[in-house]
Amino acid sequence: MPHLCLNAISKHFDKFTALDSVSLAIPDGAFLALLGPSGCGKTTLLRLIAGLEHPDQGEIRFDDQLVAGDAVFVPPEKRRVGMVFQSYALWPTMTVRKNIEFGLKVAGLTVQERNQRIDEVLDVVGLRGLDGRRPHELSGGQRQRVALARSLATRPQLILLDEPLANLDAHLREAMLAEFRRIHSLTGATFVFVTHDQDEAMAVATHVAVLDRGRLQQLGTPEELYRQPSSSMVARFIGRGRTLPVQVVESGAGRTKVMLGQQLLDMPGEAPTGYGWLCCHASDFKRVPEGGHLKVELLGQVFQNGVFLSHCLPTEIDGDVVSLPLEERLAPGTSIELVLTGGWVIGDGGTGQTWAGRVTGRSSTCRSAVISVS
Ligand SMILES: Nc1ncnc2c1ncn2[C@@H]1O[C@H](COP(=O)(O)OP(=O)(O)OP(=O)(O)O)[C@@H](O)[C@H]1O
Repeated sequence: MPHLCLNAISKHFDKFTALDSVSLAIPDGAFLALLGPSGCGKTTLLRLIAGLEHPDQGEIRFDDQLVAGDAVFVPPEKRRVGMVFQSYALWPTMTVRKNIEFGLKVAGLTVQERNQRIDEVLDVVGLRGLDGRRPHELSGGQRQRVALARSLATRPQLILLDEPLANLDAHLREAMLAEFRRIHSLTGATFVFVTHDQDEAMAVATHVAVLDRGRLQQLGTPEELYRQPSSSMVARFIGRGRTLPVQVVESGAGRTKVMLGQQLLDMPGEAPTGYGWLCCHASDFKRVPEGGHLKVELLGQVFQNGVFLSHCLPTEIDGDVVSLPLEERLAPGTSIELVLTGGWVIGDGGTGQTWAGRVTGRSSTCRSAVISVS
């Protein structure tokens, strides 16, 4: 039985649809990242799980308990969830110990039980010895740990984190991500983490739900989203992916024959015949002297991690800019031939017009966009 189960959840604010029939289920002990661009509905979904919003339609279950839907609504304080906010929401005048103790007092624990729980969670988050300090005497990362300790102390069945790393610098964010992973595996609690940063989601989560304009695009492991995206939005959003327009000729048993320009390719993936997308990453392209699958023109290079990350525009098809690592510096405008060593074919969702319209309208955007990259 899934630990957290959302069934066809919809939420409207006046006439605006913030969430449109979102269904997902995750097992006990999962670390779920809710990922998507700004305004896609991530925080609304988290607030619905916490009980801070009522769904207009659908059901939310924790194990076999219905907490929202069908005339049932369990209030937040009865859901056994812990929330960690971007702003930490600590009491500024209370010490670390008192901040953590507050929820335990409300829950009616004895002094001895409270002290035991506080010491336990201070050890888990690595703050033993700092319990007498006030929030302003702590770094941003330490404050975030106090917020997490306060949530963990009440032993909730779910920990909900709303962009918890947004106020930290890049270095601290990476360290805290590692901390979240460690604390998650130590406690075995189910975590749900809101982020718009796909690197954060991919680094920390066991499951990632990608949302776009209030709809669930895909729920999967980080590897599934990267290797087998189910929509062009996911393909472009994850791992700086690229999509090339193809004609699907034949498909079955996990393989698909596609025309990429004048080239016939046999690729993994399945799609109905007609318009489709070939989803790729930088590692799927290899430069060859001649006879490549794709002819491109170099627009610009950035020296990164010891290689020249090279941005190129296809010259014989009207597609996305592709990027790949090259060993040498080349002049902008150099013609390059590429073979595809990997990729994943998907359909265009049955909207051939979207495919054609998008691609035609796209190349001019790409050309101007890439000038700024080079
Ligand atoms: N209380 C509200 N009243 C009206 N509209 C709202 C309310 N809460 C959210 N919305 C709208 O619902 C949409 C989804 O908001 P939400 O905060 O869930 O997005 P998000 O994905 O978390 O965005 P961000 O990453 O920018 O925080 C947005 O367009 C937002 O303006």
